[in-house]
Amino acid sequence: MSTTKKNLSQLRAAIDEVDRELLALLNRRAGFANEVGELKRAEGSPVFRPEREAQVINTLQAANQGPLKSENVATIWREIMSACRALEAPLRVAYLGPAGTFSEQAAVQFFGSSIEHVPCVNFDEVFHAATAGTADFGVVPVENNSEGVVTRSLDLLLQSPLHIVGEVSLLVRHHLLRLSNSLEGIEVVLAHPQALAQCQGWLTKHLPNAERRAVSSNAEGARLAATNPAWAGIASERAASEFGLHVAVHAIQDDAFNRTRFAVICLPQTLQAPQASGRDCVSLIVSVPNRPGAVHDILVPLKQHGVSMTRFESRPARSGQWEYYFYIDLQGHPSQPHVAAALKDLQSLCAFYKVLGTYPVGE
Ligand SMILES: C=C(O[C@@H]1C=C(C(=O)O)C=C[C@H]1O)C(=O)O
Repeated sequence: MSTTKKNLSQLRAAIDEVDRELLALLNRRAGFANEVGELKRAEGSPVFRPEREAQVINTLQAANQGPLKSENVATIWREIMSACRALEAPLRVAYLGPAGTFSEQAAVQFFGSSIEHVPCVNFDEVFHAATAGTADFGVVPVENNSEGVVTRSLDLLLQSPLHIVGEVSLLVRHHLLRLSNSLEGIEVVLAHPQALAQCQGWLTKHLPNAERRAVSSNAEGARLAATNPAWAGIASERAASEFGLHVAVHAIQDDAFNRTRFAVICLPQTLQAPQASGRDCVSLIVSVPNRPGAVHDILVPLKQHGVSMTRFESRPARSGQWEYYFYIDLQGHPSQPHVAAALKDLQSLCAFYKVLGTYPVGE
């Protein structure tokens, strides 16, 4: 008994010693990051370098001999780099608020938690904040694997001077939240239209008589559910604790692997297109002349140059005609000759051509 106790205390002493060393090393690292910050300020270059951060993580994961798992290494260093970056200059990140939204979770997953939060009331406001300079970056959902595209985000990307510099994919679990712990007496379910749509099968089966009320965000639905015992929200566990609600039912989304993809956006002067990371993507919006075979024609250069298309969406051009904008994602980076050649040929066939961004593919 006493040996176990001794061993335990010895082990704890060893951990304390390692922690002291780690702390000293982390502060040494932070000191270097501070110096990098001074150099960047002197030359006016951006603080955030996503391709460098991706490189740091890739190198450490390759060198990792365990027992820490590769994904732990990524999570830990994302936070370390977030804290180091914040010493250079805190990044202000706009997203659909209030606190507790999946957009906030996506922002923290991408930038780490050492950021200045700029919660916004809707997607338009996120774009506005990043354009006007009240935020350095915005994070907006663009696509859900069960509900399809987030149309407002796509339409805003078309008109905006912001470009995409990164993406995050988040496993989205929706919970039914309310003041009590049961399904009895729920009259209204409040959530963002996307969440209501992602849970429609469950709602029809289990709460067929409840009114579904669309609100500006899931966290806003949760906030309102905390004001009325006959109301329920659909939101994250984080929102439940934020507003003092019970999780009445866990994971009510119709698709168990419900994922949402978020785009990280900023002005080109805040951060230029990240350099090639080895796993990159180019996002474009194009339109083609209204003639037979025009859509087919734009696919030809991709095939000719061996470039894979990972996404093809259309949105009405709102011209009063049956015209469309096509949102296309291609695999690769324009610094690769075959990608540059495909883009050049593609552009020559388009009536409208806009590169939304080039960025490392998200996890
Ligand atoms: C330290 C730097 O600045 C930031 C912080 C990084 C880090 O902590 O490793 C890496 C890239 C930048 O986002 C750098 O550019 O090297």
